[in-house]
Amino acid sequence: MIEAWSAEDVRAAEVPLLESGVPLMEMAAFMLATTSTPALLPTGSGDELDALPGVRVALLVGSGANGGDALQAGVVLLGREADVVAACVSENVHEEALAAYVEAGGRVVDLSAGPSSPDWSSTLADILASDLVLDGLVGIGATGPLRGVAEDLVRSLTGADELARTLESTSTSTGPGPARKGTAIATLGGRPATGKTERPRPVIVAVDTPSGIGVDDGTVEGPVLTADVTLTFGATKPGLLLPPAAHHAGDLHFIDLGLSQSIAEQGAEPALRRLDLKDVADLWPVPGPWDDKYSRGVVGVVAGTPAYPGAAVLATTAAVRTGAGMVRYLGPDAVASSVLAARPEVVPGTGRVQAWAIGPGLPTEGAGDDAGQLALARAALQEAVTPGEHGAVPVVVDAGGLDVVSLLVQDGGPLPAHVVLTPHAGELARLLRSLGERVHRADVEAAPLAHARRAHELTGATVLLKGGVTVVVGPGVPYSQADGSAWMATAGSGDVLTGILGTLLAAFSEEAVEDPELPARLAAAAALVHGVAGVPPTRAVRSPRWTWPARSRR
Ligand SMILES: NC(=O)C1=CN([C@@H]2O[C@H](COP(=O)(O)OP(=O)(O)OC[C@H]3O[C@@H](n4cnc5c(N)ncnc54)[C@H](O)[C@@H]3O)[C@@H](O)[C@H]2O)[C@@H](O)CC1
Ligand SMILES: Nc1ncnc2c1ncn2[C@@H]1O[C@H](COP(=O)(O)OP(=O)(O)O)[C@@H](O)[C@H]1O
Ligand SMILES: [K+]
Repeated sequence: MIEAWSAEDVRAAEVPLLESGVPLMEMAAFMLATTSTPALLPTGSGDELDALPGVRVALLVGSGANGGDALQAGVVLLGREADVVAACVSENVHEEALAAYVEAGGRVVDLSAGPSSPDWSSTLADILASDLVLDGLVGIGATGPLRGVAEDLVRSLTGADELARTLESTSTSTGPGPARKGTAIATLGGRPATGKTERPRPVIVAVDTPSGIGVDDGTVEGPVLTADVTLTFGATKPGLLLPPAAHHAGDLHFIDLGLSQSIAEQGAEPALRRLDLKDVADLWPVPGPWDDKYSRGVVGVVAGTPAYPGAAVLATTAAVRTGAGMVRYLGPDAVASSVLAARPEVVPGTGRVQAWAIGPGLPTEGAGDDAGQLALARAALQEAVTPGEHGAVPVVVDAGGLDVVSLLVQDGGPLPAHVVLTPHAGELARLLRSLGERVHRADVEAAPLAHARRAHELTGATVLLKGGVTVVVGPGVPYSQADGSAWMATAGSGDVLTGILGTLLAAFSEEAVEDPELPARLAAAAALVHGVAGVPPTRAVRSPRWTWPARSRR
C-alpha cells in the first residue's frame, strides 16, 4: 500500500532528523543524481555511478530547498563529468547548495529578470537540448500555482509557439552532447504532434513534486512541466496520486530518507491511501472447503431495461466472474433472457441477497420507467437503510440508480457508509446539483477529491468517483487508485465495476455494515481489480520496480 502524507506532516517529520544533524538534502540530492541517470547511458552500462561525459543536464532552480536539492544533485553529476547548467529563477537560491555547486565548477544562469534576462532564449534552448532536466522550481513549499519567473519559464518550455521562436533565434547545438536528429519542435509538455518527426526531448525528472501542482489536493491551476518520473522524498504526497496533478507526475519513485519512521511516530493518519496487488490479494475472499454458495455471498443485480439490456449482461457477468456464490437478476423478462443467454448460472427473480448492485442501464428519474426498475432500486436501497430480518444489506449504486439516492437523501436524510455510490464526474456533478450545490462536470474534474468528499458529506454514503484515476471517499482515509488504462474509457466499462464491487460487498456483507470504513476499502479493491482486468494483456502485470519510460533515449 502507498500512503501519502500532507506537506505539513512531512515537514514536521523532518524536524527531529534535521535537529539530529541528518543531511537530508545531500541524501535526497545523491539519490536524485544516481537514480536519474542509468537510462542516459548506453544500453547495458547503466551503473548508477558511471561517468557521464557528454551528457547534458539542465537544473531548473527555484528559491527554496527544492532548488537546493537540484543544485546538490548537480554537484554529484558534475563529479561524474556531466555537463550541467543551472537555470535560476530567483536571485536568492539555496545559499549552501549554490556555493557547493559553484565550487564544483557548475555553470549558473541568472534568469531572475524573466524573459527580459539577456540569457533567456539561449538558456531555453540549452534546456531543450539537454538529456536530462531536473525540475527543482518548487516542491512542498509551493503556495498556489506557479507565479513570477518560474511560471514564465514553464510556460515558455511548454508552449510550442514560443519555443519555435526561441529555436529559430538561437543555435540549438550548445555543448558537447550527442547529435540530435529530427526536425520538428519538441516541447516539454502536452501531447506530441502526430505525423511529425519529433526532436528527441530531455527526460524530465520532477524533484519531489512536479513544480506547481497542488501538493496536498492534486489540483492544477497553472502551468506544470509534465514529468517522466517524479522522485519524491520522505513520503509520497497526496497530489502525486490525485487527479489532475497525478497525470503530470509520470512514474513515481519514492525515496524514504528515514522519514517513514519519523512520520509513524507522529501518530497522524495519512492523507490518502492507494492499495496495491498484495493488499487486494490479502483482502480477497478465497473459498475454502467449508464454503457454500450462500456463505460466499449472493449478489442481487437491478440493472438494464429493454432499451439498455447490455448493462445488465455486463454487470451480472462481472459479478459472476469476480466469484459471487450466486447472482440474482431482477428486471424485465426481455432483459433477463439476454442475461441468461450470456450467463446461464444467473438466477432470475427475488430471494435473499447479501448485497445489491443497482443502477447500470436504468433510466434516470423522470425519463420514463416502463419496467418499474427504479422501484426495485428504491426497495433495494431501503434494505441498506432499514435493517430487515437478516440485518442491513450493503448496496453499490451506479448510473440511473444515483437519482434514486438523491431522492432518498432529500426525503430521509443521510445514508449509511455501506451504500457505495459509483458516479463518473458528470454523474457526480448531477448528484451534487440535485442536493443543492452549484457544480458542473468541469468543477468535479478540476478537484475530484474535494467533490467526492462533498458528496460523502451530503449523502453519508461512500463515494467512488470514476475516472482515469479513481478516488474513493468514505468515513476514513480516502483512496486513490490508478490501475487501469485509458482503454477502459469505453461504454459499459462502469457496469463491470458495479458487478465486481457487488460481489465484494456480498462476500463481506456483515463486516461492511459493521465497519463503516470497510466499504471504501472494498471499493478501492474493486477499482484495482477492474483496472488490472482492463489493462491490455502485455501490461497486465506491472513491475513494481521503477522503469524508465520507453521514450528515454539510448
Ligand atoms: N521532505 C524531505 O524529506 C526533504 C525535503 N527537501 C526538499 O525541500 C523542499 C521544500 O523546500 P522549501 O520548504 O524551501 O520549499 P520549496 O523549495 O518547495 O518552495 C519554497 C520557495 O518557493 C517559493 N514559492 C512558493 N510558492 C511558489 C509559487 N507558487 N511559484 C513560485 N515560487 C513559489 C517561495 O517563495 C519559497 O522561496 C521539498 O520539496 C524537497 O525538495 C530535501 O531537501 C530534503 C528532504
Ligand atoms: N482514461 C482512463 N483511464 C483509466 N480508466 C478510465 C479512464 N476513463 C475511464 N476509465 C474507467 O472506465 C470506467 C468507465 O465507467 P463509466 O464512465 O461509468 O462508463 P459506462 O457508464 O459507459 O459504463 C470507470 O471505471 C473509469 O474509472
Ligand atoms: K519540483
